[in-house]
Amino acid sequence: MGKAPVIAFYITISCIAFVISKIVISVLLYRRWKRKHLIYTDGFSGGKMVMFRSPLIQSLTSDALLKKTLKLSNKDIIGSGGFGTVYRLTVNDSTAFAVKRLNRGSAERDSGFERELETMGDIKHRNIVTLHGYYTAPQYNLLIYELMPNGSLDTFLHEENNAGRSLNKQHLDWPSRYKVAVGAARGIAYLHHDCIPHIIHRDIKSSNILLDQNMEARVSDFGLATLMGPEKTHVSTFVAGTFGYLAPEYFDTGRATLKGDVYSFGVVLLELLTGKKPMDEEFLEEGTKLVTWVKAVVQDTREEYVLDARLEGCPINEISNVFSIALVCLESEPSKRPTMAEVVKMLEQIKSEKVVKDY
Ligand SMILES: Nc1ncnc2c1ncn2[C@@H]1O[C@H](COP(=O)(O)OP(=O)(O)OP(=O)(O)O)[C@@H](O)[C@H]1O
Repeated sequence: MGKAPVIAFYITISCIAFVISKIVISVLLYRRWKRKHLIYTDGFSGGKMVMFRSPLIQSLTSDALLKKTLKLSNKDIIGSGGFGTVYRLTVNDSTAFAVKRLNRGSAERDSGFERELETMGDIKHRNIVTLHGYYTAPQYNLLIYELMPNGSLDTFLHEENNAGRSLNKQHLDWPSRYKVAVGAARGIAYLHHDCIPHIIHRDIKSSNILLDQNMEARVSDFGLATLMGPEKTHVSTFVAGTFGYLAPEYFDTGRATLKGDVYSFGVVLLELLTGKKPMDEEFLEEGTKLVTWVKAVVQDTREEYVLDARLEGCPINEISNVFSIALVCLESEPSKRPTMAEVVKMLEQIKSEKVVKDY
């Protein structure tokens, strides 16, 4: 036999082996993916529900979950935002979820959509709201989250002021506000430093900090700004993010960065300290905003003047340390801002004197 047929034989064998190995790897990956997920298809609407396996999800019957999800109506609404409406999905006496309906369906979305959701589903941290699964249909998508019984920090801090009446919610005292600050900082630091690839939240604000049954902070909506595409949906935002929380450099560059998240977190700290909204009407009337106002007043060393009246009598050294941390997060120059890991450390050391002096 000549050399050419032998070479052709080996090339054919190698190609077949390559194709077979590709198929085997794909089958194994698919089986592994299926082991981690529960998939329910809805023959009627052509939708597909994917739930990430966990003891809680496995204890539910698939049919009931899918049927109840598809039956959500206006009476189940618990809130709404720039991305869509949030519903309460009660499965049984002990299990409920928060379902976010995104007004964008599979017909409109790109191929990275489900991959992004898979990444979001893998993130588990005590200060981050868990994504349990999703439902995709041609006209809309649903994201199925852990339900946070105490709603958002925004509601807790501002609704009483807004409505001029008590909403029958407990007032957030200083220890609770401090706990929320540390918890939220830990959640964001986890996204920034422990996730691979690192995750920039892009929309840190008090309505994206939810409170669990123990009033522990849980960061929500991470990844949504990327998922939805900046220009597509977000009514309250300029590009991605929310006015009043955006770092100044964002208006020039349009680029979301880790240090941009640090700035937005600084604004949340100011909300906790002053009890005021970043774009409060009183600021708009004066052509200013929370950050500018606080910076101006604190420069005159009149911190107590901007402090939320509801915090009167609280340990002033702790409060003044948190003010210092907020102000360093709000530095105009991004490189002068600490990382979120450093913010966590400073907040944890808050009980000691002058935590920002060494920064
Ligand atoms: N997992 C959840 N558990 C309980 N309530 C939630 C949950 N997710 C959202 N909510 C409620 O729904 C409201 C609307 O949330 P959503 O994230 O859609 O909008 P937002 O954060 O207020 O604004 P934006 O869409 O601009 O970020 C929240 O303020 C909160 O009260």
